[in-house]
Amino acid sequence: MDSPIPILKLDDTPECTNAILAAARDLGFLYISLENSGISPSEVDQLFAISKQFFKETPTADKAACSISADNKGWSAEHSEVLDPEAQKRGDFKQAFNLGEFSLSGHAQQPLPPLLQSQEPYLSHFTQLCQKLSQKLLSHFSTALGLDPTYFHASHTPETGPSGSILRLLFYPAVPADFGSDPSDMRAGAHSDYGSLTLLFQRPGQPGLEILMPKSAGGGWRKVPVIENAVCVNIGDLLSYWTGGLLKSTVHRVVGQKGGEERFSVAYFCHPVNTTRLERIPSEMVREMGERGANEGKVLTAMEHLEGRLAATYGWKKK
Ligand SMILES: O=C(O)CCC(=O)C(=O)O
Ligand SMILES: [Fe+2]
Repeated sequence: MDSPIPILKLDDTPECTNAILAAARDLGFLYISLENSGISPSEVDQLFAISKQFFKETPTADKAACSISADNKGWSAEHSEVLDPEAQKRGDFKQAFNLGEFSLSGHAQQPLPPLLQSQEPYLSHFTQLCQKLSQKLLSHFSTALGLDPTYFHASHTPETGPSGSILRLLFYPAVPADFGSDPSDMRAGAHSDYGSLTLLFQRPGQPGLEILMPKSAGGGWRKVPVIENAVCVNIGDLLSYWTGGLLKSTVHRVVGQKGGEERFSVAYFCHPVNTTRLERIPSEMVREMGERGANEGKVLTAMEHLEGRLAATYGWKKK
């Protein structure tokens, strides 16, 4: 299938590390085969089965009882999130449920609707798999940038402290008849992701993701096909900050068309522990090739940055 982004198989070779770096630098997006990823296709299927049952069978009142709040956990109704507030008149045509970090003993630290509560052990397990895969990818990045493979580990380990990491179940209902009556209508508006990196699980036959190609790669929106048994990885704003823009936090969106069928996806947003400082990493490659000036102004922490981004997308007031 013609994919604008490379499809890679994880291993410990320098070739793999370099291919991951090249994709992150040139496009900010890559696919990783589930084979060797530590996450099996059947584990992904099981997660989607839970998500589907949750969105289709849970009464709205039960979802609303766990509505999202300033901690970024819980349910968001259709149109409540506006990922591209400057362009979109109507909010995103989607629902989502954000699961924040589970405790080290595997318990949710937020109220859950009954179905998700009954699946707490599995959801916690899947979150751990995502956390491990993110760590593996971060090792490839630090190695490729000339740092120790463990450079990002402590700042991305729940044992170090709480973080804004989220496992997000997404549901895009069948596209309604009036979709597109405003040209800014989107299933998910154009945005970059806020964390370190994102793992995105999609379903065959349910496309919609598009990425804004960097100018060096021709620019313009390109469709990203769903690749079976692979997870899409994209660089978030923080890895871009830390590397002075060397790694790209690429803008993307989810489009819909009249008559479009429902779509499910799951995103794991990997964030560093809240106190992590957003400043350039001590890499020679970043010093030489980073695009932005060195740490200008006040250095934010990961939590300050996340609060600012969430306030903009949900219209929340900054604390
Ligand atoms: O549903 C998708 O395919 C992408 C969702 C996304 O980009 C996000 O939630 O940040
Ligand atoms: Fe995203």
